[in-house]
Amino acid sequence: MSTRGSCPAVDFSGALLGGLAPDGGLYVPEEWPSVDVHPSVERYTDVAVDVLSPYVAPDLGRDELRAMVEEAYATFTHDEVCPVRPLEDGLWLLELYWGPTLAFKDVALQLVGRLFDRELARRDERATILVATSGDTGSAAIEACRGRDRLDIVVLHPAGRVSEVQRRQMTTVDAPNVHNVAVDGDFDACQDLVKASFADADLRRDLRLSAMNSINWARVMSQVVYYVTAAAAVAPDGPVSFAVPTGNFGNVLAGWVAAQGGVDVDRLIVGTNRNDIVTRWIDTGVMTTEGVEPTLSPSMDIQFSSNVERYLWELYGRNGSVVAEAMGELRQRGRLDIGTARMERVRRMFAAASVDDAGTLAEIRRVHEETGRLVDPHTAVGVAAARAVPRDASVPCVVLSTAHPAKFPDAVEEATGVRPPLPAHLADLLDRPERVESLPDDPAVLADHLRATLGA
Ligand SMILES: Cc1ncc(COP(=O)(O)O)c(C=O)c1O
Ligand SMILES: N[C@@H](CCOP(=O)(O)O)C(=O)O
Repeated sequence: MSTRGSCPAVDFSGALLGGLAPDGGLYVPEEWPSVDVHPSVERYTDVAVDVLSPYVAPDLGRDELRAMVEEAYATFTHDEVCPVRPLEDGLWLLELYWGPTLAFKDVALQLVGRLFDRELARRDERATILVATSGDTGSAAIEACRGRDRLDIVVLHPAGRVSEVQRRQMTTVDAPNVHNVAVDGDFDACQDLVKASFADADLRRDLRLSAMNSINWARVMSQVVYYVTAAAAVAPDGPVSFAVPTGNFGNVLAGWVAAQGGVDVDRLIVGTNRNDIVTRWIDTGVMTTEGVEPTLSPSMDIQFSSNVERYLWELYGRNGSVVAEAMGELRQRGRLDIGTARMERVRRMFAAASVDDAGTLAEIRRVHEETGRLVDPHTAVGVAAARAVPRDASVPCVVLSTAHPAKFPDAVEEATGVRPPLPAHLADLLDRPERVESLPDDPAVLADHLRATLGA
């Protein structure tokens, strides 16, 4: 069903292919299935099948799901898929960057690409994936779609606001179904262009538009699994907290979904960079949108965190019209006050801290000096947030390490003097030719470009 409640409910495949609900809301499942698994004795892929089966049933049976899950995570270069390692007293790192593009987006998108392929083949249809990226979703989505017969993918990135490695991971992919656009604007402009394209009914129909950002429920769903495996690894009998570097709120929302399913989560700690809308919301109770500034953690340079809407839907008692009104108010007035009682509920689960660039560099340096580990700037924001927020010392805290340090070599080198090398499969990335179009931040120009490029 949609968070805005004014369009018909769909099954899992409908939500997968639809991406964004026709009323502008986000798809959510009717219930949060309980996480009834024994992850401490199971492989990651076994847990994935157990956790995801109730969400995809009856569209997809366990055996078919298992085959896709096994294939998806065979692309990862670590046997444990998402290993969790001790970092320092009470803190653990959940390494989510062993997929093909070195960021946590691969965990969901390697599976989601296969889910699309299977459903499109079953329907004998094609789709166009339209993606907005602040750096990582783009390459992970491209990697999930490249060479697939039934998919075209168009990725919008904010010109000059992603790291060179991130940009090249997208623009050097030479596949006929992959198209990159550098937009003259920030990530929010790209995300708004995606939403405007979905709101254009003719364009949506003609191109059969779909999404691979975390507005697509399948993305969030796939991320629930690693919260389950990490909780089992670190605290099989007791509560655990998670610290999550946050932009679009999709990753931390998956942690909240895991908690709804019965994972014993004490706190979800949100880490933001200088673009700290979510942290200010949790601290003050009022969400106010402002401009976005470029930072050393560019993937989190986001103003409007789309997935907050899924959480507000539950907070507002699943009342779609109230959610629609609240989102309208936030859009039009740039301000949303959810009231004291609801804010108390938010704070029972969520805490937050924000870290500026100097703090991010200091944290990368400190972690390296004290543990010998290199962490990327996004992970550093997560570690810093975990250390800044008052926590129960008896509860372990897992920090989600969302990107490989080699994706952000300049920041890591500035902080530590060590330049992390790219893995072998990307070693010649900086020498490969790039293919990218530049466009203004204008939905009409984008619509013409999409029609011309895709022949629709
Ligand atoms: C490396 C990295 N860390 C953190 C985030 C923020 O995650 P989310 O947008 O799900 O909050 C992103 C982008 O989404 C990212 O690419
Ligand atoms: N941070 C993302 C952009 C938006 O997030 P998503 O989770 O909705 O795809 C990126 O790096 O591209």
